[in-house]
Amino acid sequence: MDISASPSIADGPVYTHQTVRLDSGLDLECGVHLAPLEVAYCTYGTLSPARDNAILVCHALTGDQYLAERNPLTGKPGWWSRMVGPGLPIDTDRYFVVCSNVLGGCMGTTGPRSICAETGKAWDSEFPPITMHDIVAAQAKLIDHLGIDRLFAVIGGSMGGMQALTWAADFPDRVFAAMPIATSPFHSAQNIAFNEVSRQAIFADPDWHDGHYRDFGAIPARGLGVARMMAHITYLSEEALSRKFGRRVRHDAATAVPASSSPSLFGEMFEVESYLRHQGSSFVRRFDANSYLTITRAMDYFDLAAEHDGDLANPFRKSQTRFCVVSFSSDWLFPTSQSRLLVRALNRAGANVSFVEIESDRGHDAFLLEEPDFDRTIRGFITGAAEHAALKAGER
Ligand SMILES: CC(=O)SCCNC(=O)CCNC(=O)[C@H](O)C(C)(C)COP(=O)(O)OP(=O)(O)OC[C@H]1O[C@@H](n2cnc3c(N)ncnc32)[C@H](O)[C@@H]1OP(=O)(O)O
Ligand SMILES: N[C@@H](CCO)C(=O)O
Repeated sequence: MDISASPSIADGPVYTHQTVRLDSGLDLECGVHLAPLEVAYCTYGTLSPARDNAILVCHALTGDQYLAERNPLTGKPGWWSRMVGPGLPIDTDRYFVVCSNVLGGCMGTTGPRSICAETGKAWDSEFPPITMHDIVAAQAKLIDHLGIDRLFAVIGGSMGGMQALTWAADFPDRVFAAMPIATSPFHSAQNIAFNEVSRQAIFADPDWHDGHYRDFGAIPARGLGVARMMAHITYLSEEALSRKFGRRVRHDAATAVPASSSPSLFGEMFEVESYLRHQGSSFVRRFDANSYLTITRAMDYFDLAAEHDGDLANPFRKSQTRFCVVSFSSDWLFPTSQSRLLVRALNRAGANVSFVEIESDRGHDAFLLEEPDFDRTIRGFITGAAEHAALKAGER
């Protein structure tokens, strides 16, 4: 095992970001043995002597390990800087917080850009198919490496919530509390459909080159950008888009389509079009197309009930984990109805579960934004779980 630690360029709370290399690798569900396995991660706070205060935060589809400090690639604050830190709802004065880049990602954990040991070349589009279980198994190797037997909590939004559920299902004795947020126990037909449109946009790009674009010194920027533009709409809501942009038109020639002396169908650009183009182009600068394909497919495969004889209660029947399921009222990508379905299954399984629907008109990505009720929900759940843990420890 080799660990490379790098100093951070961040200006946030005390933290480390590192990559652990596990030469023993990982057996994937598809049958491939992936070795070595590298997991890039950040930590915040201090692990208690009893090693019982660790919170694993799982990121969403295009997130990364830079949870609460400046992202060195984009220069932007960590994606949950407002949630994780001293005195914040996930309080790094009390908890040791871990966030790792997912398997298949492009921020340092083994993924399509990694070198395949057999060929000596980057995997690119030959990277094996992975599942949510593989993603969680890779995280479990990191948690083992950190010497943590049992996580105090696993928390995640969107695909991060799928990981929180998978942790509770696959490692019931290792998760004291779980908070799946804006998520679902299965990827719906509508969501698979959206992912498929994104993928086809990438495949249609002349720079795609069957996924070996890097051999050609190219990236399928147009396809990946369109994929993100389309997906980004699904992360918002009609209300949010109307409030931000309405039907306003941008009178900025530099950003409009090429000028022409004759009347043009596209002579003016709506602000919302400009916004989506910005979201598409900034995404292309930070994300890899093969990672996007790999991870979206892992989401599509996710269906906990189907893997357990069609009954979503089955994976949680012996669970001692305390769950808090959170949804957002305007999330049409992972609607509240899917969270309710999960809560009913957890109840059928006899699990300890609470459920909160946060009133918000900002759509799916509300979990990334300032939502005071959401912050209170996270803080309350963690505080209650800690009190329960202390009571249980006192009983022993
Ligand atoms: C859970 C995880 O793991 S994190 C996941 C990975 N990260 C993400 O998905 C973040 C990307 N998502 C977003 O940015 C989402 O829009 C949100 C909802 C989270 C952010 O919402 P807000 O803070 O309200 O930002 P908003 O949606 O207005 O976007 C701001 C950006 O759009 C740009 N913008 C705004 N209006 C326009 C316009 N008319 N034309 C062009 N650009 C525009 C801003 O300049 C800003 O750009 P920057 O991000 O490069 O600084
Ligand atoms: N916008 C977030 C959530 C998507 O589910 C992301 O890109 O990861």
